[in-house]
Amino acid sequence: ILSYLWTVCPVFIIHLCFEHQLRQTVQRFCQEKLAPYADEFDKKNEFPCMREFWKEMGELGLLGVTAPVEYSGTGLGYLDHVIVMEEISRVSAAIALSYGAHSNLCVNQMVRHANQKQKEKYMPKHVGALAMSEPNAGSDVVSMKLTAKKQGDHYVLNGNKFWITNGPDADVLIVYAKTDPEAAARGITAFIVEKGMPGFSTAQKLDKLGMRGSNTCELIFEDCKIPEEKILGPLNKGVYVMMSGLDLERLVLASGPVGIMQAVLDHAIPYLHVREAFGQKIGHFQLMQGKMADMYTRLSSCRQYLYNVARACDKGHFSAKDCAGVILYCAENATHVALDGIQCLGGNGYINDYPMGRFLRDAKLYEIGAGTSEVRRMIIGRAFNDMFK
Ligand SMILES: Cc1cc2nc3c(=O)[nH]c(=O)nc-3n(C[C@H](O)[C@H](O)[C@H](O)COP(=O)(O)OP(=O)(O)OC[C@H]3O[C@@H](n4cnc5c(N)ncnc54)[C@H](O)[C@@H]3O)c2cc1C
Repeated sequence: ILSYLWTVCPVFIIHLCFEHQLRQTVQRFCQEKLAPYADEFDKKNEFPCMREFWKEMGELGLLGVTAPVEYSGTGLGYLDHVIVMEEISRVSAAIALSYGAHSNLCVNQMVRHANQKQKEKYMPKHVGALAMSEPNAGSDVVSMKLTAKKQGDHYVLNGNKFWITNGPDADVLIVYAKTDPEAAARGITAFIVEKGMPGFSTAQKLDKLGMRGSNTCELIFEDCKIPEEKILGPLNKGVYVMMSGLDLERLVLASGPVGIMQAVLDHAIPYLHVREAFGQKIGHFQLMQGKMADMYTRLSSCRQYLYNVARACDKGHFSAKDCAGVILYCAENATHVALDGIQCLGGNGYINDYPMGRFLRDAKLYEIGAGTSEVRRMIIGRAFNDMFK
């Protein structure tokens, strides 16, 4: 088959081999550097060797997968990014979330909107974050209250951001603020904020249900002076920067739940073939075979949807409807598969000596972060309604 495909479509074969190699490289790296510690990160809600891990990921070219080579990126596509994110999530969904917040939310937004000088300065070596949500503005993010008032050649930021992934660690943050509060959505601007800027501080790390080890916190701005040249994209057009970035954020983050589903299968399927009850392996009971079939088909359909949307984006076909659709579908299936995984392990699925509880707690985040399931359904519904306007 391969030799036939080589004659009709060699580019396809080259891609296939490359993707396989990329996946294997990330798998080996994560098995060595993350797998032994993933449970400890979760228990302690700490990732003590983050800087070291980031440096090693940088050496492998993983920090800026979609960033151009001339800006120290790897110059690859969204499908490649999705594969990297999926394999990290398979070992530690929390560390993968931090990775996604850096490599997609921050770096990819810089790729798309930063000017030459900003790209040269910030990409992609620093730990990055993106801050749009506030204590009272999550789904309704456009109602944000953080203000940025112009004073000479500076903007002065006052207000807060909440639930910011990598907030405690980030060197560089993309922060959305209201430069014209009267203009609602048309008065938002994106800024590049650096750690240590006077007036910018972070509050205590949040104690989360899952994704523990991926540090999340509140950001505080008290008369924080940001030079004008730190504006990312056009003034008062931050909502476009934000919304177009959100589609790609949803695509890349959808590989998190796919990785988690694979992790559930990695643990549950062997268990079903070791554990015995009533004189036989529990995997031979038809009800357990049904669980295996359901978990496998949920994972496979999610993965194919994800790869198809990623391939379309690589060809320049961006669809808000499908970026929302793929994360909606992957996230809800991951929670379902994690629950099935717990059921397969019986009592062992319910104790923290096994990782099934971690998979469930981590999976649930993807129904909330990057827009909730309800908001994703709204986006898809509206896209259909728009066709009939
Ligand atoms: C671990 C974690 C990491 C995060 N990382 C980041 C980050 O890095 N950067 C960042 O900016 N934000 C981040 N967030 C914030 C996240 O994007 C928001 O929590 C999310 O958008 C939901 O907003 P909310 O929490 O304010 O919920 P709310 O908006 O208060 O929603 C509460 C409930 O009401 C429902 N709801 C709201 N509006 C509607 C509607 N119109 N129709 C139907 N139902 C509706 C929601 O779906 C939800 O079920 C993170 C959150 C978490 C938990």
